[in-house]
Amino acid sequence: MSKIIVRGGKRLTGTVKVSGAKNSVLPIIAASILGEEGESVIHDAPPLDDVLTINRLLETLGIAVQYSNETIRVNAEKVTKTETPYELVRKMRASFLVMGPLLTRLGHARIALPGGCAIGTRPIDQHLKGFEALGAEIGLGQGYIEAKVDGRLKGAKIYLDVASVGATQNIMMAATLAQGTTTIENAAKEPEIVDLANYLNAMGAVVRGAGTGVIRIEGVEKLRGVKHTVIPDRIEAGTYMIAGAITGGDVYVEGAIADHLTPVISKMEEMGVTVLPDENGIRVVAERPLRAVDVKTLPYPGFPTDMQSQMMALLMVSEGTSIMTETVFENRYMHVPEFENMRGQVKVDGRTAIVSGGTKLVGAKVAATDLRAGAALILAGLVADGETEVTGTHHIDRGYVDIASKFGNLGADVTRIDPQPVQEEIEEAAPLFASVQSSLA
Ligand SMILES: CC(=O)N[C@H]1[C@@H](OP(=O)(O)OP(=O)(O)OC[C@H]2O[C@@H](n3ccc(=O)[nH]c3=O)[C@H](O)[C@@H]2O)O[C@H](CO)[C@@H](O)[C@@H]1O
Ligand SMILES: C=C(OP(=O)(O)O)C(=O)O
Repeated sequence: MSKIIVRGGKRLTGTVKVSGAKNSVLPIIAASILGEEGESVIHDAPPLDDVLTINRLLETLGIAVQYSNETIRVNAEKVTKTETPYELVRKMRASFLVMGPLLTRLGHARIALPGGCAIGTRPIDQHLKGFEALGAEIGLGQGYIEAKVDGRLKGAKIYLDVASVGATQNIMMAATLAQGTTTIENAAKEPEIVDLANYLNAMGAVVRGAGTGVIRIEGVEKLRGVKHTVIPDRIEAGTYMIAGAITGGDVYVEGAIADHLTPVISKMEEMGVTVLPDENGIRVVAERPLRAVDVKTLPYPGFPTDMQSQMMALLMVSEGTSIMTETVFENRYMHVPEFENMRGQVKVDGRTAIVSGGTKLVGAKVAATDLRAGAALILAGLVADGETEVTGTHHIDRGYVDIASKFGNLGADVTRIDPQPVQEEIEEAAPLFASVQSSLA
């Protein structure tokens, strides 16, 4: 079993470079399905398990995908299948984002149901409501959702009941090749929506208003492959900013865009952290103890739910009592029992968590229950007495590039231990077997 070992007590200093955003690159790769002519070249595509999963998914559709040196080349001139296997959709919910592009370009998509996950039930009703409004017929059966349309989708006005990131992206992609105008109201406003809209527009789409609550898409006949560079990962950036703060350190997060991190910066400043953004990144300087603050997660531009567990790690070691409210996902406090194993003091009541600060954390064996929970446990380990062993690293690998070495370069004592592949173990043991055999002969 892979694990990450953290020995606490080091003050982090230096520079860490942010990778491309996981939550941008995934919809952008899905959108590449729309490119009927030429190749799409996507730069700053982070080498993450989720990226490998969506690449694999495109390949199962008959699309040519090449990935090296953080650049992905997608040639979707030919798409031979419109059905995706359960094994890939199960690994990653973002797989469902191929439905919009397949449906609008090929008139059909059959995708395995993504199901719930550790952080909540995560329904897809808003995606389906959007597709139906665009004229698709939706069928459900045997764990799959099938969407089809005779001819082209037709532009429509769609009001989202929740400002869902995935539904906004899926509907936006579907609308690019629909006949006429589509309006998405109560659209999500995340920077990753804007990045996707920029990509689609470069491909020849007409998408206006991305980043606001109302997005208008004029359907076009055809889209083509283009070159695009993915925006930096604001959640990865925020995680390293917290690492600087929690260790009373001085960390420069290169590539971080302050505009994408306003709520995180604002809360850290309220706590007493000095945050110094410039045009190339954000410097974080902290002297402990920091002050308690209340935090409520909200859709962008509110405080991101994907930073909730990391922020909680910081609050546990700050002075005073903080109240955390998670409004986006109904079950995103799975890290709390793990924090308690480290002597963190957090009481959860429904969507609210009361965090008693000023705790001296103690290293323990803990398990990452989801991607951000894993990062938060490493952050807690950085200031805990002794050794923290984090398992469940496959969650962390979904969203953090080289996390152990990035922390190591900042002076943290973080080591990753991967079990030896079976083949290597057999090869290593071969001389021993040979000598035992010859001694028996
Ligand atoms: C790959 C990716 O970009 N993932 C991000 C994306 O996930 P994702 O796109 O899945 O998140 P959504 O914005 O869709 O979900 C927000 C809320 O809306 C609900 N909902 C969503 C869709 C729907 O059809 N019906 C419905 O009720 C969800 O259950 C959740 O409570 O945004 C989340 C919220 O910022 C982030 O935590 C994820 O990291
Ligand atoms: C919840 C997350 O991702 P996903 O939507 O891919 O599960 C995340 O990035 O924290």
